[in-house]
Amino acid sequence: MFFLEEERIMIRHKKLGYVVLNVTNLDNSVDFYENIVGLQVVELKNTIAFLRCSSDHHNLILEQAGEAGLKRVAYELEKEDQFQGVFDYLTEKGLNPIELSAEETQSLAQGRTLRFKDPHMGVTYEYYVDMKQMDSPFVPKKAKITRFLHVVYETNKYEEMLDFFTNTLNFRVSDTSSDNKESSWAWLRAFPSPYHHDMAITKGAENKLNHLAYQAERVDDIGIQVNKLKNANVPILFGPGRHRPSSSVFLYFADPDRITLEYSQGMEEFPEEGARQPRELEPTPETIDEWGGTPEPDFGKFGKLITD
Ligand SMILES: CC(C)C(=O)/C=C/C(C(=O)O)=C(/O)C(=O)O
Ligand SMILES: [Fe+2]
Repeated sequence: MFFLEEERIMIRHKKLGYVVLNVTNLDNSVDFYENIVGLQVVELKNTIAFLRCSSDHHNLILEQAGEAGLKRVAYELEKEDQFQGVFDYLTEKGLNPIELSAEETQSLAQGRTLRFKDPHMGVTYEYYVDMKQMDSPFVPKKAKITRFLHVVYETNKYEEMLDFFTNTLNFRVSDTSSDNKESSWAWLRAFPSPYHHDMAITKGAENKLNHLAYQAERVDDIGIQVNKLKNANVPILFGPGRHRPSSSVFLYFADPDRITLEYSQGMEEFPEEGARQPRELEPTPETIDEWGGTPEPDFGKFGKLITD
């Protein structure tokens, strides 16, 4: 007598590591992300800049390009020895992952790295291990940010993306909100990441980046940024306010290519085991902002996905 045991690899994420943004004016964008958003420049080559908001070598890469948009989203795996298993698993799933050459990973200051595209929106994702850690800790200077927090997409493949991220990539749903017509939101964490969401999706006519979020240290730091953004003539797109899903205080604003960015403070955190069940939140204005605000028309509008 023997038992057949179904072996199912569970991808274990360490964190959302970084994104690559194509930008239309690298100098302007580097200046903005350093002096307004609050990251630190680590390396600036001809057409590419590496910035950080942690001890990692980078949490944001900016690349000069003809058109602005989101080029890649990268997650760090929990352990180096999981890499090959994840590669084989994604291959079995038909996602055709490609492992980067040693030369490529060296230029990224990362260990083993693979890339694949999601089959629904065509976004390129990366799983990597062992990013170079900087000798000095990240010390926020221009704005008190403490980490890169989440990526949010608008998608016309909402159900498919929800299924892909939960059943293939082992993300967990923290909350959803839907009016069963055109508005649906789902907030997901990259298991076992504790943060209420490392990514979220909202149903829409197009596939695009809605926004990227950075964690602010204190609510006061969000208040301070309101004035700083106003003084620097940076468009404020929504907030300050409080989101019911994660219970965070938020502030949204536009980058030089009009991509929406968020400061978020006070997000709910989940334990790995015994986490509460996902809630279905009422699709009311209070769910979006308990303080009664509404987004500007440009909120989440200009984040093209670079899929070629
Ligand atoms: C603007 C949408 C509808 C909203 O409610 C966003 C909520 C949150 C949160 O609860 O933190 C986000 O940050 C998000 O969706 O990105
Ligand atoms: Fe957000």
